[in-house]
Amino acid sequence: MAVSALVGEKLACRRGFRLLFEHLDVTARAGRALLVVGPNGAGKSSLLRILSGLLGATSGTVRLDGDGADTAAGEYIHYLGHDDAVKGALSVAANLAFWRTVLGPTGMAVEEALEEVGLGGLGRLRAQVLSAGQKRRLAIARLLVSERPVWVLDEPTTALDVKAQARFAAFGRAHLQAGGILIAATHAPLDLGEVDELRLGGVG
Ligand SMILES: Nc1ncnc2c1ncn2[C@@H]1O[C@H](COP(=O)(O)OP(=O)(O)OP(=O)(O)O)[C@@H](O)[C@H]1O
Repeated sequence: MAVSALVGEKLACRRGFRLLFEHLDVTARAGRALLVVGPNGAGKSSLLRILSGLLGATSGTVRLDGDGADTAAGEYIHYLGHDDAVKGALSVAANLAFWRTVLGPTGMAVEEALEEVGLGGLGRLRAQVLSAGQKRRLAIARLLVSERPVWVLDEPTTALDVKAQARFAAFGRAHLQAGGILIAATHAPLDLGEVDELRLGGVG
């Protein structure tokens, strides 16, 4: 399916006793990043999880626009959460090979992706010894080993050094230039060119 937009309509999210947002319309279009910004606790992660189909909205709907097969939206989406989803007991390469199998081996080979994120030569290391930034790099490598049209990323550059941030930005721009959709919650600039911005939680 060629996906042209990820659309949320009239979304509301209640967590515990708090109504985080309501009447929220969201559109992320192919080729242009949508950044979700706002203070801690505003509901950015909750919104990303709703858009990814990982959390039910209190009300409202989410859909993918595009033509072609009517397949579960989740198969079109890469979701990168706060947690890196790295299994410490496995090697770095085995972690990535696992995700490549689960998500679909449609992108780069494991070794190539590790090179791309700056983890070349570390594939045989147990993942538990990676630094925080290296774990984040490994999580980002998931985006490269499996091609999916929609990237939903929660603070993707957390713990990354300047060089790794620039690398991530290059991956993001390439994804957008290829007609992909990219939504990211962030507290930091991401260098993704011209972006749309959605602010949650007032002026912050
Ligand atoms: N399972 C839950 N039950 C009750 N409240 C929750 C639950 N999950 C999240 N919350 C609350 O929802 C609010 C929004 O959380 P969320 O993680 O979406 O915010 P955020 O904007 O991503 O914040 P941050 O910038 O700190 O990452 C917070 O007040 C949080 O405590």
